[in-house]
Amino acid sequence: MFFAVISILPEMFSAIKDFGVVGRAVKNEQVVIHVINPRDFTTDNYRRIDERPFGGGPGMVMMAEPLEKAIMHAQDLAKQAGCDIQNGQCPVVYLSPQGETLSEPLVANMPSLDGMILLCGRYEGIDERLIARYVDKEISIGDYVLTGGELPAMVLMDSVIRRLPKVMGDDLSAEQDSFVDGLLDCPHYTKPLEFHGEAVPPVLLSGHHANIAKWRFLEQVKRTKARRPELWEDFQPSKQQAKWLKDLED
Ligand SMILES: NC(=O)c1ccc(NC2CCCC2)nc1
Repeated sequence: MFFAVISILPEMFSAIKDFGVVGRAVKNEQVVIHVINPRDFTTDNYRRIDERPFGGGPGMVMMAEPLEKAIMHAQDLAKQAGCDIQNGQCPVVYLSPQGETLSEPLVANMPSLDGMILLCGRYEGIDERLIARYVDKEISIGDYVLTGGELPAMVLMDSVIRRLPKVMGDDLSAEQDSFVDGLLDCPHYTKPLEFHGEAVPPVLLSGHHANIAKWRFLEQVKRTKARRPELWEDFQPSKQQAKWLKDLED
């Protein structure tokens, strides 16, 4: 999968490119992450990418032209990477508090894309005319304001890349994640058998896989009911899960 991120702080992306599961996916060329600095597309001696806002007010606004050139360069890279692009363009996503909130359903169908271009703002934001002309989708990682779109871009990339086939050590773990089945995750345990006198739930040591699967599901239900009742409201149990729930009521 192809990613191009546009940011005036390109070094930040080593945090995702050089470490962990995503770093390994990059090394294995399962995913490509290009980082493009709009400053490289400026024409003045000061490499200006921001200016005072029209209408006054605090701070600076990112100018449209360097970003436009950076996006066009990213589209070229996407084409060279063989992105099978609908209507000739790789989707451009702008990370901002004004966007649609990132959620598992929104992430779920992103891995099917060939690529994405992520636009990271700084200062007070980006000239609206650039957004109107080039941004296909605004996405927010939550209702809070950050100093830049870089961390949200890394959150988005991580959530998508971990779902690519063969990226997670055991694909099943991606399926069993919280939210994938609409519930919060169950508790997890590992060695040592005792921790400050706290033992491990015996069923997990039983080797009885059906009982273990049932226990884990019922723990997900308990936790979701307690912490996220609104998720529980929308939960649609599978046939097997409905049977386990019935046992719970009996
Ligand atoms: N909740 C978010 O996903 C989010 C994204 C970007 C941002 N700040 C950026 C947006 C334009 C200038 C700084 N803050 C918050």
